[in-house]
Amino acid sequence: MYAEASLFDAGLDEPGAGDGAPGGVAVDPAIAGLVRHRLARGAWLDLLPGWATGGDLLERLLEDVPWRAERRPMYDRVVDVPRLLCHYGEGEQLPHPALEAVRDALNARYAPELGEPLVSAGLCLYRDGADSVAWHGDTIGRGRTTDTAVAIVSLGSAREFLLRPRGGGAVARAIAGADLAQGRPGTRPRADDAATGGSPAHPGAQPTRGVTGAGTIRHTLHHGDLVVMGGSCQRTWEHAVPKTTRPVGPRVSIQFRTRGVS
Ligand SMILES: O=C(O)CCC(=O)C(=O)O
Ligand SMILES: [Fe+2]
Repeated sequence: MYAEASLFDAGLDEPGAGDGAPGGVAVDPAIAGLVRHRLARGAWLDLLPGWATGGDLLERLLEDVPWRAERRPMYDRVVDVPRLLCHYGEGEQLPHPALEAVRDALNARYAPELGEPLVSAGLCLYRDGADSVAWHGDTIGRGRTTDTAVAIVSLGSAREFLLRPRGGGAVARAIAGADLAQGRPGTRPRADDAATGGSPAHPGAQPTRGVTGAGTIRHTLHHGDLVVMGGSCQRTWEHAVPKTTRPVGPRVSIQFRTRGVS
C-alpha cells in the first residue's frame, strides 16, 4: 500500500460501504508531496496540504462522535475547556472506518521511522472561533522525556496553528524562519482566507504561513491538511490554536499518537 501512488477511498472497503459511502475520504496512501521542515532543537514538522479530502467525514464525525465538554482546574477556579473532546485509546474502535484507513496510511509511512505505530486518536471539535487550545506541548507521558510524533489531520474550517520554541530563543527563530517562511507551491493563501487581512499579491488574504518577529510560526491548517510534529517537538516547542474573531465554522482535529503519549 505504501508504494502505491494511486488514490483510494479510505473506508470504502468496509462491509456495506460503496461509492459515496458516508465518510469516505480520499487519501493518497503514499502521502506524496509531504515536506519535512527541520526546526531547531531536534524538532521537525511534516506538512502536506489537502491530504484527506472528499466525502462527508467531517459531517459524520460532527454527528456521530460522542463529543464531551470538559472542565479543568485553572489557578483557583475550574473552567470550561474551550473545545469538545473524545479520545480513542489503543485498540478502541475509531468512530469511522475512514479514520482507521487514515491511521494505517500514516503508520505505513511513519512506523518504520518511529520504530512504533501511532495507536491512539484524540479528537477535538472547535465549534467556532471562540474555541481554541492554549500554548502547550503534548508532554503527558513519554513526550516529556523522549522523541515522539503526533500526526494531526485537520477537517473543516481553516484555523491557525502556531508553534514557538519553548522559552523562546534566537537560534530557533533563525532556523525556523529560514525554512518555513519560504512557503512552497500549493501552500498559497486560499479563497477562504479572504477578508481576513491583507497582502499585496492577494488583497484581503492572509499569508498561509509566516514567522512573526517573536519567533512564532503561523501556519494555517485547511480542510484535509496533514501536519506531523516529530523529534523533540513536544518538549522543546509549544503549539496552539488561537481563538479568532473571524466567523468560522466547525473544525475537527484528529491527533494520532504513539503509545504512552498524550
Ligand atoms: O487542534 C489541533 O490540531 C491541535 C490540538 C492539540 O494540540 C492537542 O489536543 O494536543
Ligand atoms: Fe497538542
